Amino acid sequence: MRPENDLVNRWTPPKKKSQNPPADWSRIVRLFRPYRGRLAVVGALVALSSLVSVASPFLLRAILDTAIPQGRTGLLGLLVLGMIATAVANGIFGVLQTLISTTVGQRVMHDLRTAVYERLQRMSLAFFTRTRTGEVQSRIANDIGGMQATVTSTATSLVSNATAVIASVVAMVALDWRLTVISLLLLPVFVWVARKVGRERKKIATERQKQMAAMSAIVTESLSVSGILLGRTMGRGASLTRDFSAESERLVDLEVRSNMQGRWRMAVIGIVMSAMPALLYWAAGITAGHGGPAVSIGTLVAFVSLQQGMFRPTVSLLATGVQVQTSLALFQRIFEYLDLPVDITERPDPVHLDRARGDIRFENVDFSYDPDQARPTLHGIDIDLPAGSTLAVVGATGSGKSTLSYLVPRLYDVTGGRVTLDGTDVRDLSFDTLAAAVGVVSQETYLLHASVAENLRFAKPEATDEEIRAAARTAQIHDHIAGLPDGYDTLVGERGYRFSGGEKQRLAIARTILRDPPVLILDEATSALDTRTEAAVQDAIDALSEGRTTITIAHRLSTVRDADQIAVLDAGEIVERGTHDELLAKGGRYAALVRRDTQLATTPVS
Ligand SMILES: Nc1ncnc2c1ncn2[C@@H]1O[C@H](COP(=O)(O)OP(=O)(O)OP(=O)(O)O)[C@@H](O)[C@H]1O
Repeated sequence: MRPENDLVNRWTPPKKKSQNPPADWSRIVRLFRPYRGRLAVVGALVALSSLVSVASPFLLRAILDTAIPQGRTGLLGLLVLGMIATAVANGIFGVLQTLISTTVGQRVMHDLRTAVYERLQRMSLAFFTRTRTGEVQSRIANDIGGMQATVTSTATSLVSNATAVIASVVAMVALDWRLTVISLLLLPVFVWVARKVGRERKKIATERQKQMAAMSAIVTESLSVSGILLGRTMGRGASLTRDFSAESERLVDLEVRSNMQGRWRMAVIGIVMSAMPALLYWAAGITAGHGGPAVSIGTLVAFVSLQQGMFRPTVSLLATGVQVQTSLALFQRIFEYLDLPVDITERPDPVHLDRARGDIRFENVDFSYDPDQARPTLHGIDIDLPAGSTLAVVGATGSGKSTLSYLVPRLYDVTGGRVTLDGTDVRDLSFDTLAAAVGVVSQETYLLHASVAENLRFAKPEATDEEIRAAARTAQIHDHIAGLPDGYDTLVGERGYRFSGGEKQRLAIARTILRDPPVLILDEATSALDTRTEAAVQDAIDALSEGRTTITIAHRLSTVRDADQIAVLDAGEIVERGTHDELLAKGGRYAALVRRDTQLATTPVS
């Protein structure tokens, strides 16, 4: 496998692959079940229009064999009117049928999109850290989008073409069974060829969708603010374009192969079917020539018109079969996402707390990101954090500080021991309780492409303008926002106003103030802020932590002095704990860290 595909497939879904088509079929059929009423109407319309179309050749035979030869103009007029009426009726039925079936198809796609989005919303952070950016978008956009033709038109086209073929065959037998046998002789061969072509195209379609996901991933990864920054500063712009072009080239090849796969075989089928009338004239002539039963001109013309009328639905039926097989590949990719196991779930009867006090305890907690990990990321963690008290976690980089903080809001679940909030295991709490109880201000503040006010209101949709302003004031960012050209209506994000690191952090703090959680997790930004900004951010943090249980992941020691407890982590274990003064007096690991920090701070910049 090529390395790119390795990347795309880095996240491999559980091996409960739906290999057996019958299961997939019933699943696809189930998607349409809520719309069976409307589909029944489509079926009825289709049956009606097929019956009406089949009536036409009989009218034609009557015109040719009776009305014209016998000069019955009254009958002729009626028959002609009948033919016109069938055309009008068919037109109307067609429009109604398209309307209903397109609506049903679009509804099914909407259901699938929403189901996939909902499932992904429930996935844990672990899934997103393992999945390549762009892959998810591609499944939603390209795979579900690719099904459009199948779900909107396939069901109707299957029913309408099948009914048309069956009705035509019945009518053909009624006209002349011998000519019918000649016409249908090759049909099984055609069906067999179409199925084979379908299977081949399905294989290519799977590859094509993977390729599209790979391209999507390149676009999302490299054409984002961070991606452009990386590409520019590393001088890789031209080479990224070359990579993209190579991937796109592969797609060209796959698309051409997908469309051309079996194209010749299908063309031969088409040629044989269109040459069929000639064969019928020949057969009728030969039979009559050899003294066999004569076929009337009216019957022959009506038969050929039926046979010709059957030609289009048969070819479409075969093509639809091919298309359905191709889209089975897309359905499979979507079902894979819908079958993703959700690893962090809410208990069936979770505990609700109206307002948590904020007592946090870690009891003999173990955690590993990967079950096969040689040594756990966190081991034997015991922390008792009474409501309203503060804990600072310090330690070397990679010692597990951030990981520890993920376990309280259940971004990951412990692999041993338990974390409790007010004495209840966080895994037993309802998601709403946990979200209301724990606020997180992380290192990277993510701002939505929306106005400042909307970004703040994301934390509390019902917040009044006054509440928003008050939160921004407490977070020391109000004056800055007020000074922007559009104030709180200023657009934030990639094409809007860019906030600096310190400003973004204060916006994140304002958001958390609006949520007003009793427990706070502060993952300090690692990037150094200038002294004035740092003071402003620190003031905002102090205002935010007032009266809340606070866990600070401290990357700089200057901010931890006042914590009620300091825990020193080393390779996932707490090696020291106490207050700043106690730990300094102890002269151990913490004291060494402080000494190093002070030395760094006092070393003159040359
Ligand atoms: N999603 C992940 N999958 C696997 N391992 C991970 C994941 N996230 C972090 N780790 C590993 O877990 C260990 C602890 O990481 P963590 O981010 O908790 O450290 P930290 O103490 O917060 O570091 P820093 O101070 O540099 O932010 C590291 O060895 C890291 O490589």
